[in-house]
Amino acid sequence: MSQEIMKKIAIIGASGYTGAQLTALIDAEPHLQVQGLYVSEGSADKGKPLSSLYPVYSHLKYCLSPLTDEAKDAIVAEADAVALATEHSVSLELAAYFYEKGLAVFDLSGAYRFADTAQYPKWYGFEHSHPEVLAKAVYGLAEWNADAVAATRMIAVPGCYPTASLTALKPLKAMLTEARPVINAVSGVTGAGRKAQLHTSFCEVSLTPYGVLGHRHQPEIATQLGQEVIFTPHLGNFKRGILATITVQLKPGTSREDVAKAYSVYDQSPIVTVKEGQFPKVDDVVFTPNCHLGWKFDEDSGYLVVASAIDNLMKGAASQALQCIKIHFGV
Ligand SMILES: NC(=O)C1=CN([C@@H]2O[C@H](COP(=O)(O)OP(=O)(O)OC[C@H]3O[C@@H](n4cnc5c(N)ncnc54)[C@H](OP(=O)(O)O)[C@@H]3O)[C@@H](O)[C@H]2O)C=CC1
Ligand SMILES: CC(=O)N[C@@H](CCC(=O)OP(=O)(O)O)C(=O)O
Repeated sequence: MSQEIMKKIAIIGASGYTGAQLTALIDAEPHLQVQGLYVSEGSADKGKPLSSLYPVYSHLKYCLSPLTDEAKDAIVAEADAVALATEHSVSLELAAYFYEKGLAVFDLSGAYRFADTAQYPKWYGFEHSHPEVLAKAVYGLAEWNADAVAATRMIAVPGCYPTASLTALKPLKAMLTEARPVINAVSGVTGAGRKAQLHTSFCEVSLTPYGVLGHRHQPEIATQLGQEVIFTPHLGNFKRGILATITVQLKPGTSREDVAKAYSVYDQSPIVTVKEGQFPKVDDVVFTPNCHLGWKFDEDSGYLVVASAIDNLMKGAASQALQCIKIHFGV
């Protein structure tokens, strides 16, 4: 690693949960520098110090700038990359704008996760207006797609539930039958973002499934796994973290040793920890970039249960974006 490398990153949507988290991560990196923090032109938070919104980040001295045309020009002139912590339709346009100006783009939204443009009207409610940029996009599941992330300037950082699910399921791919893996996942409320919404207000949050048989992460997981799945997300009454508990049928004749060997793909990973017969808790991973997997296999029935725990704002968003940034720039 060269000591001379210093890459400047502009963070757009920096007042939101993932943007603020990513700001703190980038600020702590010796080879990365925050070019600037941006919110929408009309934002109620423009001009404010980030630390006034998040006192936990009182050591960060950045202010939130409105994303004006002048600000965009400054980003193009000064930054090596933009991180877009913005909603899908906002990222759709900003990603194409900055990509075409020559910057690397790390988009935390879902706007560039499907290669197939036909998926967007159904799952995101818009026609994809930039198919030529989409064609360059790589799905930034860092443990699996590092070479591709290094080779392109357009990185679609995966969704939080897909990260938890795919990290657990991808090693098993060769052993799956046609039976759909069943994924039941619970997310903390930060998964829904910072803006006020009735269903995420304190007195409304309990523990309940939502998006049943219709959540946009179902096709995202299926596309990246190469197999259909049943995915049921739940909103839980905690702030951060995801626990995905997955039941999957493996091919007849699969042994416990086969499963252990498949998961040994993560043996050298500093991020993914795998335990047989010991199941993770969200508290073990919140505020960390880690994914903890725990599994148990019943050889008689051929059913495997694997649980995957991540912090939705970290491995599910900001720290995975940071992994991609570091892979891409070789720092
Ligand atoms: N929360 C999570 O766990 C995860 C979220 N994601 C995805 O990451 C993205 C960000 O999520 P999250 O941080 O939760 O969202 P938040 O709602 O917390 O933050 C959104 C941010 O975008 C800013 N923003 C809104 N409109 C614009 C605009 N036109 N130009 C510039 N900035 C704008 C907002 O500020 P203002 O409105 O004041 O301008 C705010 O800073 C989303 O696409 C989300 O789907 C992905 C994985 C996990
Ligand atoms: C609890 C909660 O509401 N979670 C969000 C998922 C957040 C996420 O991963 O974001 P992407 O939109 O970028 O895919 C949801 O279900 O929509």
